[in-house]
Amino acid sequence: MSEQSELDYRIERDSMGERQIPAAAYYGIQTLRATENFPISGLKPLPTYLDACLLIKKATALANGELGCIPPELSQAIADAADEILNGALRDQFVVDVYQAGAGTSHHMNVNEVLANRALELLGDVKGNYQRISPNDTVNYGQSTNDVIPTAIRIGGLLALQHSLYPALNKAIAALEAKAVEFQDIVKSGRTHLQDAVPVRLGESFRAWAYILTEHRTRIETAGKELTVLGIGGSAAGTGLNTHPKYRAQVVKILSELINIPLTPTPHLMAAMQSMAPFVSVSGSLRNLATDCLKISHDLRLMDSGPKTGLKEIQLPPVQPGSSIMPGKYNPVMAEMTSMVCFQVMGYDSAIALAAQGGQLELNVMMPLIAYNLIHSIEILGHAIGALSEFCLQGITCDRSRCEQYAEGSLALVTALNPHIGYLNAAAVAKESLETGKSLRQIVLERGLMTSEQLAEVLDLQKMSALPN
Ligand SMILES: N[C@@H](CC(=O)O)C(=O)O
Repeated sequence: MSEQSELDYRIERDSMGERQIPAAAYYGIQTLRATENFPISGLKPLPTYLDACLLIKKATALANGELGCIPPELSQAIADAADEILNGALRDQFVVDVYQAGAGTSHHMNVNEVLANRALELLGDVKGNYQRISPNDTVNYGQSTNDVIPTAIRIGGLLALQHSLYPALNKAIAALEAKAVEFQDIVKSGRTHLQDAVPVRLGESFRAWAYILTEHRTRIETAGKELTVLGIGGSAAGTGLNTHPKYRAQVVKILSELINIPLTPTPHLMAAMQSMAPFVSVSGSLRNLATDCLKISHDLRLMDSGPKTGLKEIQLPPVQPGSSIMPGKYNPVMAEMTSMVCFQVMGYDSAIALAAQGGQLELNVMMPLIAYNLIHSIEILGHAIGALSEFCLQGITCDRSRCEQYAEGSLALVTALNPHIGYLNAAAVAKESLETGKSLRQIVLERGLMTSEQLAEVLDLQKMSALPN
């Protein structure tokens, strides 16, 4: 063995044997095996999920230190190592593919190994001296993948909701409400079945969207509350084997302080490990939101269609040239992007539902997929809604005269005549108008069905489109 190669690697040992680990690596032998076993997608753990795992490891180390389960200087070194990584150090050391060992043991051991090696260094020791700080015995004291990972999905989900989706939804709701005020008195033709319908107010369409998103925020918050109930302390099978009696409560208290969100221990540890129901609830509420975001982004594209051959009732702000070949073209790119993100969220939700029913007996081993899909879903939906708000919703303008022209020309205005001349007469008027191009008013007058004063009163578009109090 040359002097150079001695510097290049260290030897690590696990229950299967020995392997050379690159000397600079903070991960260890179990991570190395996992990278070889799972060359699947190239996708690495999401930063928010990694943060959640590190916060849990910090909390468990501190709790075990306080309870005398591991020496305090070791527990502090592990917590300090976790802090360093939370602050951005060594992020490239988390290298196991998203599609990996069931339950997430490989990623979990990656976290345990990096923390052990960095904690050793912080104590002035060398990487790999697992006699002093062991990834399994010290960092993972009283823990199992089976209670850490479902807890990490909960914490990751909560962080993603708080940092990404809720602020984005608030921004979108505020933007839509501002447009509702701006466009309040603008009358446009309603359309049902994509055919002319009775008039509506453009501002009210935006207010409806704001209300729809507000309702979704409430639904997601309700589902999100399920994530605050933690099964940490269950260890391998929900019995809490190898944990100190005060450990569960202590970890939950510390974690709660770390993320500044009230958390509680689950009343039933086994249930918290077996059932993925909280994740299904949150994912289902995201699917629900995505369904309406799709509807809204489709509507925006439809109302903006044109400029010469479409509706063009509203103008979405042009944010980039639309075409590589057609000059002067601007496309509704923010709405298009939002639609694609919503489709992805729905796909993730379907996979989460499959994974959630895929557990057996004491454990659901499909958790790595749930972790990735759920947290990514929250984050991409949040980012999409945030970007849509900033680069599209806030800058929407409208073509008042075009809106009013469509409203005036809509054959469905005859609906307001029903109580005065009856449905059949009104239908005949509409038919003649369509065939001859004459206005509804002219035909009603010619047929002597109403006076012009009565018509002016009944066909007042502002009144027709006002919402009831
Ligand atoms: N998921 C592992 C436990 C662990 O990694 O802690 C098992 O049940 O086999």
